Amino acid sequence: MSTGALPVRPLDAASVHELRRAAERILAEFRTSAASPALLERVAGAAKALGPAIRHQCRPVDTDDGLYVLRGLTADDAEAGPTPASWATAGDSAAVHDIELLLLATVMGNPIAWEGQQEGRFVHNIVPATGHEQEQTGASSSVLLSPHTEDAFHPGRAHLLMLGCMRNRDNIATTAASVRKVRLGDADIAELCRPVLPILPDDAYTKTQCFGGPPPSVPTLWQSEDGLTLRFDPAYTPLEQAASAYRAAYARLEAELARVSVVVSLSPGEVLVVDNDLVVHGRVPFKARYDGTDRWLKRASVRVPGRRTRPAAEAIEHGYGQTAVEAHGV
Ligand SMILES: O=C(O)CCC(=O)C(=O)O
Ligand SMILES: [Fe+2]
Repeated sequence: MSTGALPVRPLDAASVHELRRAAERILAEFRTSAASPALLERVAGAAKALGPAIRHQCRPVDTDDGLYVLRGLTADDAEAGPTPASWATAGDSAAVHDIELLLLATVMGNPIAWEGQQEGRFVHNIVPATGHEQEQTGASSSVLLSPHTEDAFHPGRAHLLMLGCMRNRDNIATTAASVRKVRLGDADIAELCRPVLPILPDDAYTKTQCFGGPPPSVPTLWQSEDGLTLRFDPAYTPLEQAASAYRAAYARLEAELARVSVVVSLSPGEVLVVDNDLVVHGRVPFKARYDGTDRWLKRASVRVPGRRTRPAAEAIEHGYGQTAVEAHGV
């Protein structure tokens, strides 16, 4: 990992072993990581039984970096098998790591899945796929994946995003920029706190056309009780519809996010945890190999019950007909 001075949280060998054993037991019972009510119940029980060391390292993000890297887990290259050619063919590839990630996500909060994305799985496979090189989705490669809030279009979006590395032979970096590090004038902040533009669903979603109602306008920045938060996805924001003052403030925010952006090149086993209210993430362009040795991440999204980082007005958004399914009852 090349992170400069970013927060790293080490997991000790006993915790790594404990997590692995818990995941193996669940996989031995269900033979798949695909979610079922019974599997999720077992995950909830096993997560509760995990020890204080894991719990401590999974505590909330506690610096203005808005992220941390969990280090210590392993992802054995031979055991993982070849990188799947696309998420659609990944199935149960390296399923024990799906369950490990789901257990950690459950320690942090409540994992979510989307009916319209990666067949409703709670852990997604992020791999480059032929024909998708230029998209603004996890499956792309040859283009810069521009900095974004994960699932910015939706009020049920994650509070935390987890990216677990299976393979990254070319050291391809994820980028991350925290709103708590940007310098913006009060007038720009006030402008960007106004709900002016919608954020439309991204291309990773199928069937988002059938929603009831016009796209809601949402604020880009918001002063929460804990400080400034953001909801930002320029690739899916119709900026041309805004007045020039708003566009100028938005451009200054974008430039500041670029200025404070850091690169995180994950090594196998490392898990990047990003606070989705503070940090926008993206990825540098790369050349896909398409030979079974490509970069391969596992992704989980987490809601944190009781967190008050979102404007009240989000509660009435339609979410474009998409539903975030929570793993565990609340
Ligand atoms: O590939 C990456 O590093 C990040 C991709 C991404 O934006 C995501 O998985 O949400
Ligand atoms: Fe993303």
